[in-house]
Amino acid sequence: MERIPVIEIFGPTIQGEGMVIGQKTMFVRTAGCDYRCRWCDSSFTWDGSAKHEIKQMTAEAIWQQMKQLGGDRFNHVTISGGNPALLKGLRALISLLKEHNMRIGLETQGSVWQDWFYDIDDLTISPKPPSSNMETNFATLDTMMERLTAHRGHVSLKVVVFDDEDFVYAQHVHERYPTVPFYVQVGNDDIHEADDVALRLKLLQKLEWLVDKVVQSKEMNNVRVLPQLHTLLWGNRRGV
Ligand SMILES: C[S@@+](CC[C@H](N)C(=O)[O-])C[C@H]1O[C@@H](n2cnc3c(N)ncnc32)[C@H](O)[C@@H]1O
Ligand SMILES: Nc1nc2[nH]cc(C(=O)O)c2c(=O)[nH]1
Ligand code: SF4
Ligand SMILES: [Mg+2]
Repeated sequence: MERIPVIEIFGPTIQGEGMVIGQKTMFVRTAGCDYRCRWCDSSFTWDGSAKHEIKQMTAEAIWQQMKQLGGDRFNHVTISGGNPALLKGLRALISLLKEHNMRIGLETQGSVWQDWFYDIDDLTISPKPPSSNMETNFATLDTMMERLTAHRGHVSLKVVVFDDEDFVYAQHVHERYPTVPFYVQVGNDDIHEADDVALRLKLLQKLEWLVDKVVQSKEMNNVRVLPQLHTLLWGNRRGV
């Protein structure tokens, strides 16, 4: 059976971001990313710092670990990374989770397509704004969004915003795919801050700034503004 590189499995917790924010869920985080975002809050998945934590796991072993952690206290699983879309072999896990009547969410940046995207219930595509130092390939993204919107699945776009330039980028993405539910998310500039109270205050100020930007923009009448709820609650800790 094909193995999946897993760096952490945690939960049950709540989905802290995007289209199903608040949903109780288990998380599976895969290792490896084709991007290197300047502000990545999960850089341990790709920078080698947690290399020793990567386990090559079968779908069944992943499921067993989730059951061990969560028992019967979950029916939703979120797959994140790194970029889980690099892994063709995730199909086996997705099939197994379906057999167990799990609802499945997945987080990816929209750089790589997989046919198993069609089987994800809550799919978040999160293209990266200029502050990340990454370049969006809009030809790839156009094809992806065309396929996904022709299909009945539950898909959304989520752009993290750190500054005015990112906001312009977010507007552009929303205008390009106007029928896709669109979320802007507060960027966390202080991913190494250990003082939760100070972090919360800063993030709430940034949320207020972002809400104001949306309120002032006639291009952003149909978007939703969200914080990272898990960061407000638990700071920069891993595994929550
Ligand atoms: C860690 S990524 C993993 C999945 C995939 N690579 C992606 O970027 O969509 C999950 C989500 O966290 C967001 N994210 C990463 N670092 C962040 C930060 N410092 N502040 C706010 N959101 C962040 C990403 O934009 C993405 O939407
Ligand atoms: N609670 C919680 N919600 C999340 N939503 C997206 C996350 C991610 O890192 O992909 C994440 C995470 O790490 N924790
Ligand atoms: S695409 Fe996602 S995991 Fe990869 S570097 Fe960017 S935020 Fe991090
Ligand atoms: Mg995260």
